[in-house]
Amino acid sequence: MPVITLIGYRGSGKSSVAAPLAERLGFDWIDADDEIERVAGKSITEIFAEEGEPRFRQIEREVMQSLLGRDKLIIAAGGGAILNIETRKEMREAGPVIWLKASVAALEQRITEDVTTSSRRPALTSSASQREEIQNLLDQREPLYREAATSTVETDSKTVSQIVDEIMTSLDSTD
Ligand SMILES: Nc1ncnc2c1ncn2[C@@H]1O[C@H](COP(=O)(O)OP(=O)(O)O)[C@@H](O)[C@H]1O
Ligand SMILES: O=C(O)C1=C[C@@H](OP(=O)(O)O)[C@@H](O)[C@H](O)C1
Ligand SMILES: [Mg+2]
Repeated sequence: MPVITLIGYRGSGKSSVAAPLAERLGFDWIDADDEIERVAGKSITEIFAEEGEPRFRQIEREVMQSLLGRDKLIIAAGGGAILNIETRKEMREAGPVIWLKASVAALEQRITEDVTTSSRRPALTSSASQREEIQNLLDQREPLYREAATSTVETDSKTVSQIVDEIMTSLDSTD
């Protein structure tokens, strides 16, 4: 049985979509960021501050490798999980990979308003603003999301429940 991986930029809705999608499919679900924090024994912001981003990426890689070896699981990946070439390959071997897309404006609003941002989403660049960071990183990452994805869902102006419905339809059509 497959593992379904949700990918996309910070704020695209991966963590929000994972649980209701898992319920519809009768799968388990896991947020890779929760698993990283459990393994490290500290928050993501603390990992970045105390050990640096390269160490965070190493833990993220190990967590993704382990989760992608499981069965009947929905993974809400972190936005940067696709930076690792082995992870991109293993996601596709494990099952459907759904790219949740959103505009820069929607991502900025969701990230700014989300209470988990301070513990979970440290700055990734020295950009002057959140909007500039999103734009710069999306320019770099979009080709990787595109390469990894087996299907894409636009999320602007859609509720989580509408997004789950759309993913269910895309899974039916690829089965
Ligand atoms: N489709 C949506 N429409 C509006 N807000 C959303 C949507 N999906 C997620 N959000 C909100 O955006 C924030 C980030 O969502 P989250 O699921 O944590 O994203 P990710 O895991 O991709 O970073 C949360 O506050 C969440 O409630
Ligand atoms: O895009 C990224 O590099 C990151 C995204 C975050 O996860 P979300 O995409 O769930 O916010 C978290 O893994 C960490 O802050 C790094
Ligand atoms: Mg998340």
